[in-house]
Amino acid sequence: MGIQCSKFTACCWNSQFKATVLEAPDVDAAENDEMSEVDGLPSFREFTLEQLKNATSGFAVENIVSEHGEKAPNVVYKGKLENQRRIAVKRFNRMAWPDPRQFLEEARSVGQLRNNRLTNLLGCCCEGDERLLVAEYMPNETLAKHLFHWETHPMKWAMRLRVVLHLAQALEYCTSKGRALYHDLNAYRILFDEDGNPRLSTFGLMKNSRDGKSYSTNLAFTPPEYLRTGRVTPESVIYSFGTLLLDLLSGKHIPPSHALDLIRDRNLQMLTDSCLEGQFTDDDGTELVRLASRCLQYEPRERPNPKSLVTALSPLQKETEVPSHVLMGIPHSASVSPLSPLGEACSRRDLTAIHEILEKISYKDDEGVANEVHSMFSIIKNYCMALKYLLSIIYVLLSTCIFNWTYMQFQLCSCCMFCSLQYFFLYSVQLFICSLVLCFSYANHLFFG
Ligand SMILES: Nc1ncnc2c1ncn2[C@@H]1O[C@H](COP(=O)(O)OP(=O)(O)OP(=O)(O)O)[C@@H](O)[C@H]1O
Repeated sequence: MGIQCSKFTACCWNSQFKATVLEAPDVDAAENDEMSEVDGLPSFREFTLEQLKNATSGFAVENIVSEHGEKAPNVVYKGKLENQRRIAVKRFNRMAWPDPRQFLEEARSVGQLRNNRLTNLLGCCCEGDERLLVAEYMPNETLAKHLFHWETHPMKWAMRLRVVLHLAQALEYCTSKGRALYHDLNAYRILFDEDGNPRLSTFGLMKNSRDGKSYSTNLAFTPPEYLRTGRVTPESVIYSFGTLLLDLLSGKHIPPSHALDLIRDRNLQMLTDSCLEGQFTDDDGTELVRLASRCLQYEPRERPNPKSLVTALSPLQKETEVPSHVLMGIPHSASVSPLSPLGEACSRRDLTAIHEILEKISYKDDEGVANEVHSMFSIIKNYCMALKYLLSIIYVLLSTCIFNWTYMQFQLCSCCMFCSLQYFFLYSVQLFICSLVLCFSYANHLFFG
C-alpha cells in the first residue's frame, strides 16, 4: 500500500547502513552470456568519414542531439546508414584522442560488448584528425530529460526502479567483461530505446587519459577519492550510481552531502520527490535510501559491487508485466506502422533515393507483373495483326470487284466467248497477285517482326 512521504520520514535510519556492505560473489559468466544476446545487431566495424558524412547530412546542425551541445567539446549527431539503420555519431574534439592507435584500440574493445542494457557500439572512424564513434540510436531522450525536465507527467516509481535495475545490470555486464571503469555516470548517460527501456550509453566507456589513470570529469558531484587523487576507480562508478539513486528518489540533482545530512536527520520528506506521493511503501523507500547511502560511502571499499546492487534491486521491482513504454507514456514503435524505405524516401521527397530504391528493388520485385504486362501486349499486338490482314483481304476483294465491274462496263459485250475468257483470266491474275501480296506481307512479319 502506498504511504504519504511524511510517514516515510519515520523510517528507520541508523548506522548499520554505513557499517555493512554485502559483497556479492563474482558475476556468473553463463548468466552474463545470456544477458548479452542482442538479436540482429551487426558486429563492430570501421566506417569511412564519407559514410558518416552521408549518414549525418554532412554533420548538419539540425542533426545534433547532445542536450548540452553548444558547451560540450564533443558533439553527438543522429544519422542514418545506407541500410536505413538509425545511429548516434559522437564526434570528438580534435584534441581528445591525439594517438589514432589508442583510439582504435579502445573503440574496438568497447565494440566487442553486446548487451541489451547498453547503447551498443556499432563502429568507429579514425581518419586524419577525426575521431568518431557510432552507436545504436536511442529515440526516447535521456533520463535527465524525463526526470528533471518532464513536460506531461513525472516518471513513475515503478519506472524509476526499473531504470536503476537496468543500470546496475549494465554495470554488472561491463564489469564481467573487464570494463568496470565507466566515466561520468550521470542522468545524461542513460537513454531510452524505442521500447522505452533504459540503456547505459557506451560513450561513457571511452575516455582518453595520458597516464591511463587520471581522467578529466564533467560530473557535478565527484567521488571523494577523485578530489584527493584525480583518479577514478570502479568504486568511483558506484559512488556516481549512488548520486543517480538520489536523482531518482528526489527528482532533482541534489548534492550527496546534503542528501546524507537529510538522511542522518531523518528528514526524508525533503529528500523524496513530492510527485511520488502514495506510489511507494515504507519498506521500499527505506531500502532505496539504504542502498544510496551504501553507494555514497566515503571509503571506496565500503561501497557495494554491481552484482550486489542487482541482487538488492531485483526484489524491489514493481509492475514488471507492464511494458516500459506504457509506464513512460510514450508512443511505441510497434503501434506506429513503419514506413518502407520507399515510403520514407517519398515522404522526404528524395528523388535520388526513390530512383535508387526503384532500380534496386522494383525491377526484381515487379518482374512477374512486368512479364504479365508484356504477354498482354503481345496478345493485343497479334490481334491487331490479324485484324490488319482481315482488313487487307476485304480491301483487296472489294477493290477487285470494283475493278471488274468497271472493266465489264467498258470492255465486255454480252455474247462474246473471248470476252468471257478474258474476263476470267484477268480475274484469276488479280486474285493470284493479291494472294502473293498477302503471303509476302505475312512472311515479312514472321521473319522481320
Ligand atoms: N545513442 C544515443 N542515441 C541518442 N542520443 C544520444 C546517444 N548517445 C548520446 N546521445 C545524446 O548525446 C548527449 C551527449 O552524450 P555523451 O555521451 O557524449 O555525453 P557528454 O557528457 O557530452 O560526454 P563527454 O563530455 O564525455 O564527451 C546525451 O546526453 C544524449 O542527449
